[in-house]
Amino acid sequence: MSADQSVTVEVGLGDRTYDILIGSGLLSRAGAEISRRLPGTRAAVITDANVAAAHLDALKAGLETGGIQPAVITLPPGEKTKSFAHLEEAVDGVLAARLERGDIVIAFGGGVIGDLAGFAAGIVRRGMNFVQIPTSLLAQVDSSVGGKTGINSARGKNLVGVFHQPKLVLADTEVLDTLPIREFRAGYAELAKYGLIDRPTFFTWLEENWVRVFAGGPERAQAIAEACRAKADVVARDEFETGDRALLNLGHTFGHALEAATQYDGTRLVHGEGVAVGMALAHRFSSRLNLASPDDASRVEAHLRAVGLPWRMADIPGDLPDAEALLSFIAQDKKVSRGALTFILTRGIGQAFIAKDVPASEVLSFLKENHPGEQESRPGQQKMRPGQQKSRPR
Ligand SMILES: NC(=O)c1ccc[n+]([C@@H]2O[C@H](COP(=O)([O-])OP(=O)(O)OC[C@H]3O[C@@H](n4cnc5c(N)ncnc54)[C@H](O)[C@@H]3O)[C@@H](O)[C@H]2O)c1
Ligand SMILES: O=C(O)C(=O)C[C@@H](O)[C@H](O)[C@H](O)COP(=O)(O)O
Ligand SMILES: [Zn+2]
Repeated sequence: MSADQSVTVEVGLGDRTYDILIGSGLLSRAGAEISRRLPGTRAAVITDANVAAAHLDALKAGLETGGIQPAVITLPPGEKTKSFAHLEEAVDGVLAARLERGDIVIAFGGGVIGDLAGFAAGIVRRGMNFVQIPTSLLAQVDSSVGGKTGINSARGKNLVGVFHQPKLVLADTEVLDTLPIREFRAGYAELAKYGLIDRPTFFTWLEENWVRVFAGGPERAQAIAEACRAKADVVARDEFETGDRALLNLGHTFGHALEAATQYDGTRLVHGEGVAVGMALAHRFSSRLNLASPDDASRVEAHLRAVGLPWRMADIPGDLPDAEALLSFIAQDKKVSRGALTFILTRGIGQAFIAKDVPASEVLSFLKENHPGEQESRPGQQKMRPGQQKSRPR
């Protein structure tokens, strides 16, 4: 931490390289930080009603330090806002403010606002400047970094969008003090994901320090910075997900299907919770395929359970569509190539890898074994034991 209590992580993308600033008090100097990098620009802030109620006045005061008086577009909170209707509202608001291509769209909110506002910035006037001011833990550790933007379709998550990198990310850790605990936990799932992908010592550190991360001590900013460094590394080497970047999808193939299957109803399941269940399933599936020890799957499940996250399909309230329906959402995943399923599987904690050509029949049997409704409807059915040999995807 420097004297102004922030750390900087760089996302190295040549002439599109940008900084992620992480620390307390960043809202109060947002205008100065932005105008130093994008002098003389006007701006529109896109936010949601919860974030606006808690922090919009503070942001406006902070933007004044750079002489920025933004237009403000306030949308309803929640995953359903990632829709064509609200995209249109955001686009219209930016155009109504008569902003030019060189002006700035500021996403001020969680990942929903970041994804939607980033998409609007990517398509209005064929690409405007974009700044992320993430206010949820999930957005600070993941969604504000890397330039994936978009909206959902009833047919699947994030199916419509563009890659559009921000010019700057300002992650003010103080704003997390007003974040509901359920949302903090959901963001924690994406934080733990970085340990599970390829940083086993970070996962162990989280097992030992998660209480302090939740309590808001220096460990919180330390963990956010570690996740941002991990994500920045991957994005810098594979911006458009032609290879390694797919690792960031650990837990998402199952998780996205569960989000779509629950109609993006945030009362039942929010994205980070879907990722938590998805990561537990990805580890259990890996052990079922004899790729990883069942002890690793149990360790992941135990940690998710300890922090209060859902970790199995049975933890999702209400009925789920059957295993075939879940598989048909998985078949819409953007990692599908020539009809073949791709999953992020693992050889152990911190040893995730990209598995192509995963047989749909294996996925279907696994879903059936883990589906609460199907288990009830098929009493006495022989279950695959952990470690039982199955064919291995490459
Ligand atoms: N683009 C990416 O790389 C990427 C990465 C991860 C997730 N995502 C997307 O992010 C979305 C999930 O983001 P999220 O978990 O931030 O959800 P979210 O944006 O819905 O925010 C969660 C809730 O917290 C509220 N909130 C946010 N900040 C607050 C604050 N400081 N104080 C009080 N309330 C606050 C919001 O109003 C909302 O009700 C999903 O759509 C997911 O697909 C994108
Ligand atoms: O940045 C990425 O790449 C990720 O995969 C991060 C994920 O946490 C995030 O949920 C992302 O939006 C998923 O991307 P998608 O391409 O599977 O929709
Ligand atoms: Zn995610």
